[in-house]
Amino acid sequence: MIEKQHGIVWFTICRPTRRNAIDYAVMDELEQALQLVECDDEAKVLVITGEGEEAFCAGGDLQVFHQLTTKEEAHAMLWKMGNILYRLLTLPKPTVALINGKAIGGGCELATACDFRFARAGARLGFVQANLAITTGWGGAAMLFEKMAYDKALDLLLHAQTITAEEAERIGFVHRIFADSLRERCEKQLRCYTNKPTAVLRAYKEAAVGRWKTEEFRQRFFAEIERCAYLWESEEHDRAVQSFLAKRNK
Ligand SMILES: CC[C@@H](C(=O)O)C(=O)SCCNC(=O)CCNC(=O)[C@H](O)C(C)(C)COP(=O)(O)OP(=O)(O)OC[C@H]1O[C@@H](n2cnc3c(N)ncnc32)[C@H](O)[C@@H]1OP(=O)(O)O
Repeated sequence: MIEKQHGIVWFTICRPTRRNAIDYAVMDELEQALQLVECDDEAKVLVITGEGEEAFCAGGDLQVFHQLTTKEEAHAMLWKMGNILYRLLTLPKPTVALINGKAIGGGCELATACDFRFARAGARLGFVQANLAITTGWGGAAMLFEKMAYDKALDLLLHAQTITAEEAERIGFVHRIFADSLRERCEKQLRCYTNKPTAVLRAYKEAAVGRWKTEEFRQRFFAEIERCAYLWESEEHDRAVQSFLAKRNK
């Protein structure tokens, strides 16, 4: 769902029964939100969040994407979302992930692509991809190494466990924690940005993201997608996803 209010474009993933997992429809809607923020001068900040209190985003929809069995099929999906997250990373306006609940797998990649991460107290976050015998496949690792200390980022990816928002704040992944009234607190926090001229916001963002528009960075970002697509067709990945889905279907 896309809403515009007081200079903020809110993009809400509305699939609470699937813990706001990302399918192709969510990808298409996120592209529409990016288009709006890029073109509309009244849109000053983009905030991405999830519906409900359980989850921000549980990553890629495993029920839908488990049907992609070859590396070519996986690559097409990863490439599509990778391009969307690259566009989000380099958007010419400030962006915030409002982590209203669990952020898992690709949900953490989505959050990493944003400039700032605000989280509900106690929310759990995890780059769990390694437990599914894959890596981040949407450019998440390339972005994480840019935005966090090297050792902290590598540990998050290799450990592949969930941590609390409070631990994530200590290691520099989360910037603010709100105990309640998330949307109001977020809006209030962002007033110091939304009261600035759009041209100023745009100019600072362009200065900030220039380093990610280089051919060298783009190659690193998209090489991650190739590596994940290769791992996708392994038996280990297939078994790990089947085991997740089997537990849910009992
Ligand atoms: C594909 C890209 C890749 C990347 O590049 O990073 C990925 O994102 S891989 C996907 C990584 N994500 C996961 O592994 C998350 C899997 N989900 C979970 O671990 C848990 O569901 C949760 C997110 C921690 C939430 O736990 P909980 O609150 O206890 O809810 P349930 O587990 O009971 O789930 C409720 C409901 O939602 C469905 N669900 C959850 N996550 C997904 C998902 N990623 N894809 C599809 N469906 C998902 C789950 O199956 C339940 O459905 P029902 O059984 O029908 O109620």
